[in-house]
Amino acid sequence: MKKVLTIAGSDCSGGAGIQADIKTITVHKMYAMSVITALTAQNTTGVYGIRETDAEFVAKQMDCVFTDIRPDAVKIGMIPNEKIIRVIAEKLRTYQVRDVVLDPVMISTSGSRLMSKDAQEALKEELFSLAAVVTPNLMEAEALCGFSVSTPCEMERAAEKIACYGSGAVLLKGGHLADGADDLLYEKGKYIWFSSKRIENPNTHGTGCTLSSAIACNLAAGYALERAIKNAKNYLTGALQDGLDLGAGSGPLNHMYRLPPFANGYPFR
Ligand SMILES: Nc1ncnc2c1ncn2[C@@H]1O[C@H](COP(=O)(O)OP(=O)(O)O)[C@@H](O)[C@H]1O
Ligand SMILES: Cc1ncc(COP(=O)(O)OP(=O)(O)O)c(N)n1
Repeated sequence: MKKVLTIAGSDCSGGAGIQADIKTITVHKMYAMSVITALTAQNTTGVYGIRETDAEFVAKQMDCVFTDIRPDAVKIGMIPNEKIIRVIAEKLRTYQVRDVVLDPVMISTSGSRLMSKDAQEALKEELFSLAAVVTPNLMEAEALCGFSVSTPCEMERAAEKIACYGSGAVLLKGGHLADGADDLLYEKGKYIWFSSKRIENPNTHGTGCTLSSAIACNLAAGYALERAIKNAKNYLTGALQDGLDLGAGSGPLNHMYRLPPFANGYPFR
């Protein structure tokens, strides 16, 4: 069985973060492991509190995972501060980890800061060069390259600039575009667009987390990056299209949309 590790924050409401990642990995029929960088108190209406994990304890979790059940791919999401960024980078180097998908989570769509502002530089310096691909959304791309990113042309310019920070590739996500939901991959000097129709569903909590962990699963399965992203985007689109509607705000996706419904009660006998 393939094994995938998520290094991220916990979302108690189950829509984003560690919980979205574990659901995604499990539905891909892979073994999920987690290193928790922070606890968040959040739901579909917003983020109401954050407790950061001690950096030493993040290190301990990573040692436990890598010295025993070594993952085939790693997804990194919310990292709240610089100290934890440095610890994660050191451990990734020590254990010579490849196939890292880095989602540079900075601010939730509901507007809460999930990473301290001064940690952004450390993220670029320490982690980008260890990632096979980084997956910023439009706002994260703006923070990383310092200019406005809201059109396909600006997306191409931004992806190329972000690639200079040393990651293998950049997937710039277009979920917040005014029109459509086209994502752009910049890899080895080439632009590859992944086009998709915009789904009119306000329940998009955890789309970025789900996409990045699905890419990690596809890399673990041995797919090359372009194919891994195509498969992951198809998975994400299905989970969004399913139209689950939970909570009073922007609700979560349905990760189980591909699973057959249980007939006659309890499914495992
Ligand atoms: N309304 C939508 N319709 C179709 N795809 C979407 C929609 N919103 C987001 N996506 C897709 O979800 C993925 C995550 O993108 P995005 O929402 O931009 O990231 P984040 O959750 O980090 O803000 C991307 O593949 C994006 O194209
Ligand atoms: C714990 C935690 N991690 C990440 C996010 C952000 O999730 P993401 O899928 O990038 O986007 P939104 O859900 O904010 O649209 C989060 N909220 N919590």
